[in-house]
Amino acid sequence: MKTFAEFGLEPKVLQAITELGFEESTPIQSKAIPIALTGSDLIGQAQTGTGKTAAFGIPLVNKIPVTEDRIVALIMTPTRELAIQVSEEIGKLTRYKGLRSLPIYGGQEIGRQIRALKKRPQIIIGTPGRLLDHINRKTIRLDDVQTVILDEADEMLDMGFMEDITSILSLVPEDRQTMLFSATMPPNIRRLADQFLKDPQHVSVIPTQVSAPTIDQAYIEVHERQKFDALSRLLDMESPELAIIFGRTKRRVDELSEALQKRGYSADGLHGDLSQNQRDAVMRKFRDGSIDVLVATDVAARGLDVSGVSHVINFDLPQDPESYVHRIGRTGRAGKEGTAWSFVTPRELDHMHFIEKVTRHKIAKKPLPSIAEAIEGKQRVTAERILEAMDGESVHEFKAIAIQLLEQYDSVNLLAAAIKLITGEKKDVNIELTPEDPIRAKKRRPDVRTSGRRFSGGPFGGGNRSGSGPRGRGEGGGYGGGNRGGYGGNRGSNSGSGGGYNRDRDRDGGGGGGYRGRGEGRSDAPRRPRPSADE
Ligand SMILES: Nc1ncnc2c1ncn2[C@@H]1O[C@H](COP(=O)(O)OP(=O)(O)OP(=O)(O)O)[C@@H](O)[C@H]1O
Ligand SMILES: [Mg+2]
Repeated sequence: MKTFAEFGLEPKVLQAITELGFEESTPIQSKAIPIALTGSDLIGQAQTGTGKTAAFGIPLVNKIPVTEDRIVALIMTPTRELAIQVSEEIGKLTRYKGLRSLPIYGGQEIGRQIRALKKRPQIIIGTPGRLLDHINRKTIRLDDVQTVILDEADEMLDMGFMEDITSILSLVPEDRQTMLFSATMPPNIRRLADQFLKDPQHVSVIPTQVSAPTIDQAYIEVHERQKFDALSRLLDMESPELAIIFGRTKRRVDELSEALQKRGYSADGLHGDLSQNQRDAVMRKFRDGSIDVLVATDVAARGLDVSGVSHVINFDLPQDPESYVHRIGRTGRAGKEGTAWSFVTPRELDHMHFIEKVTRHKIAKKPLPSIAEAIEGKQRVTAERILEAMDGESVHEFKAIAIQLLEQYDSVNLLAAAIKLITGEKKDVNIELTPEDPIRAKKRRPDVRTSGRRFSGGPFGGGNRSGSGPRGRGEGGGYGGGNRGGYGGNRGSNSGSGGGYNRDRDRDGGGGGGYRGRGEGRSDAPRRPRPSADE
């Protein structure tokens, strides 16, 4: 792999990279950075956690002169948390160079953003809804933008942001550089590319399987009503450093995080119905380790990079294989090991196999952990904690009492009692979760209507679909045939926090609310309701 010095970057940018602890470039970085530096348009695909942010961040930061005092770069992300995170990483990359970057997202007080914009940032990282809001208020002008990056490009499209993106990009000068990045590139990404990119170079470093190889994947077959017990056993058995548990709906996330707290776990929930202050607080607690279980909807599925996440658990299976890849990709990042478990109800087995097929990875079936395994796991953790504490400084303060006790009692009994106390007993509270409907596999149509050039390389990128073809959105005909709505038809019912499948990505509408199409104007296309403004 190339060292960063080989790219001919400015010394100040190199210094920032060194400070981040990056010794050599990752594969996507070594391929994409030289191309991005030439100013060419680019489509970059690489597995989760392999440094795509720096792959676009480094050339971007290198390119902008410090004397610049206009908005010259725009990065769009599908969720607020991701906008914040990307902004922080860009901030680190520009630490010595001293560029100004600003995240712009819904839910945060607009006045504060307007004040921050007066400091003349060169780089804006935003979610589409709030960006449009600023554009309409004329607090953001895009006339001078020279670089546009869509992070999680396929998701932006999938969330129904096409119309917003079109409006935003129509205000950016044509002679700009545009780059799209994601770990998954379904064929319909071509619509975005055709519309907004000029002779893009494709950079794909997806070997055979889409999901990162550092993730150990398994699934457990459970009935809906067994899921919570299975979860607590799994958490006890595995004792994750940090875990993200994905639930299907906001209601599910609320119920689950509450239930985990009642059982004595240090957990909290994240979804789009929380206020932005609540969302920020939960993310802060998770990042600093004051909670170790984050329960979330798909709002946390894309891009989030929290170090220490050792486990991802799909309490409910995701709707799409893409979502599966991104969810489990919250662990096993930057070459670290990670573990992903999925709960699959008997009726969802087909869907699981469908995910295996599309992601080209056989997922091991494992038995439900037994109570004995769960207990053993908890005791092992306590023993590890005791051993760690032995090296601590203040143990000597406890030695006198230890000696005294050992003179009177049997050492094994004493230690056993201590372990019991530290391990704690599981709070015996009755937990009832509202059941969720199973996700059913419905074969998507092969994209027989695809015509012309296809994206090559990526497993989701066309050319790999035979037979019942996993990802058949038929790009030639848009979303025709409703081949996406086949999943139980409850796709659009995401009102409130009740049942129904709810994608719950960013609820970040800037302008009006109500329904918005996917910008295709096809009456038979399943539509996801566009959330109303939540600012
Ligand atoms: N060259 C490098 N050397 C070491 N660590 C790196 C390098 N580049 C990036 N990282 C680290 O790897 C982690 C993952 O990077 P990043 O979030 O950019 O991944 P990603 O490819 O965008 O993943 P996702 O598809 O989930 O968004 C981050 O913590 C980042 O700091
Ligand atoms: Mg990313």
